Amino acid sequence: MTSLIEQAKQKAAYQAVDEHVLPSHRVIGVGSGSTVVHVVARLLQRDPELNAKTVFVPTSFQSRGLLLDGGLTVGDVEQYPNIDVTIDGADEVDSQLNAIKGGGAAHLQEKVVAEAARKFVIVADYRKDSKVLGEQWTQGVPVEVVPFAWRAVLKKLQELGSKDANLRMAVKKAGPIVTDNGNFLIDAPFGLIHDPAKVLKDIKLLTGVVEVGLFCNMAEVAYFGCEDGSVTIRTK
Ligand SMILES: O=C[C@H](O)[C@H](O)[C@H](O)COP(=O)(O)O
Repeated sequence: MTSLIEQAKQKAAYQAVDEHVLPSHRVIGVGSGSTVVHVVARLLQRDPELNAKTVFVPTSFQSRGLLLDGGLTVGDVEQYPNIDVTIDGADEVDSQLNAIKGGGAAHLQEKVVAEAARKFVIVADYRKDSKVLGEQWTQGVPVEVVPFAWRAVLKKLQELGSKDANLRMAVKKAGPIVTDNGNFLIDAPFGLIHDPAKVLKDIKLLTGVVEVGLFCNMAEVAYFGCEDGSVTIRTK
């Protein structure tokens, strides 16, 4: 029995792929996380001849594996700097389509691939649909940092107001998680974030920060799978 949440993810992902991945598209950016699993499943239901003419750009070891396991052609943003559309999940989305991403520690490559796309589409379940960032996602803003600077950045984040900022520790490994890019990750709660662009700028300027899991003014549209099986589509 698929859970309501998984059904919601699938509904959002399928509709977004159907409406935004066009037959004329040749380079598709693919995000990371559990909702993207349904994005790739829907892509695999397309005409194989169409997929054979298409390159898919992953954003993590996980999404690369999904694409390779599906037999799809994988490329990187170095070879394909102009992407037709990127579809990705989110940890939370506000009323202006600003998003918190990085719950799976993949936001650096995700942001590069999202920015390289002509269109960036978010897919998520109903738990991610908020008015203000921080309402439902209370784990904090994910901040990728170079390992040797983590304690210095943590201190600066606390001075910025994130008193509970913390180094994200691994579960099945002693010590902190290490991102696909070889860096550490700090989760920095700021409560309700009414001005995500300012918080993004303040954090990004801290020496030692690689990338911040705030995607501001990037998404053109967001698809939210609802508990009743419907899909809510939000644009700015
Ligand atoms: O780092 C991970 C990515 O930003 C994901 O897209 C985000 O965490 C949402 O993941 P999920 O679709 O599993 O909720």
